[in-house]
Amino acid sequence: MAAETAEKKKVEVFDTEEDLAVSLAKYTADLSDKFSKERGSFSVVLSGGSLIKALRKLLEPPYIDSIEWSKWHVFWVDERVVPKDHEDSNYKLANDGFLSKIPMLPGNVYAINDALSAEGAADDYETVLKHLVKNNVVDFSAATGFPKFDLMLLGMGPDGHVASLFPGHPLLEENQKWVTFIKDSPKPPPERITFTFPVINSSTYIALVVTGAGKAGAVQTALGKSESSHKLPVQMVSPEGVLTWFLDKGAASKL
Ligand SMILES: O=C(O)[C@H](O)[C@@H](O)[C@H](O)[C@H](O)COP(=O)(O)O
Repeated sequence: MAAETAEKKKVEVFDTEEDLAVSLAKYTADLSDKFSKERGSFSVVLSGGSLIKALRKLLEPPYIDSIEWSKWHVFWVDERVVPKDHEDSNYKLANDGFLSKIPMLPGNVYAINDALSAEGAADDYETVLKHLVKNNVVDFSAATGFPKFDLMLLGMGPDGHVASLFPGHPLLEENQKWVTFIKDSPKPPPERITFTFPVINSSTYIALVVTGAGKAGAVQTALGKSESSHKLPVQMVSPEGVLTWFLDKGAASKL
């Protein structure tokens, strides 16, 4: 088991954020190629925050011309419940910085329904996912009974949160729903929808992209030798598939 666990978790440390971005582009492009060939489509889940900028090398040659963008289906691991053109929208962040610069098929971009309440938007997103699983656009894990995304690109907050799953919050325990909502997020804005851990952990590949010395403490808790009694959300990321940490020197400085 130990060997299997070791094989399923990789930690890569880069001298600079620029080096990290180069490697993340190759990693994503290779998986795009693999799943486009194997499944005829590629389901990619994005986060907010600095992740979008970390994907910038995909917008350059060779990737911009070689990736089969029409195979991509893009989702969000979490979204703030605000209009799509609001400054706080994770959709807007991704669209302005990435999606509008690639030849994505508009129908393959799955933003939340911003006309609904937090609860309504979470239910609606789960319904959308159920249709896509039925049509085989999104894979399904027979082992867990949850959707199985090809690649999840996760960021992490300095407090160790991933998606909108925050330390000590009851949502960490959600084990039925695919998508849920939070109205008391400790990080503003307070209302968000988020994938649950069973969905996150059913993924085939997860990249945890973490940069900057401000994250070093949480990275140390997750990957270092220090023992802590309560688990940070990032420590609950444990996919069926392969987890790769992409760290820069700052984030890895306490390891
Ligand atoms: O909805 C949010 O508030 C963001 O999506 C958030 O969860 C983000 O991904 C992390 O805080 C990491 O952000 P940075 O990479 O910018 O530090």
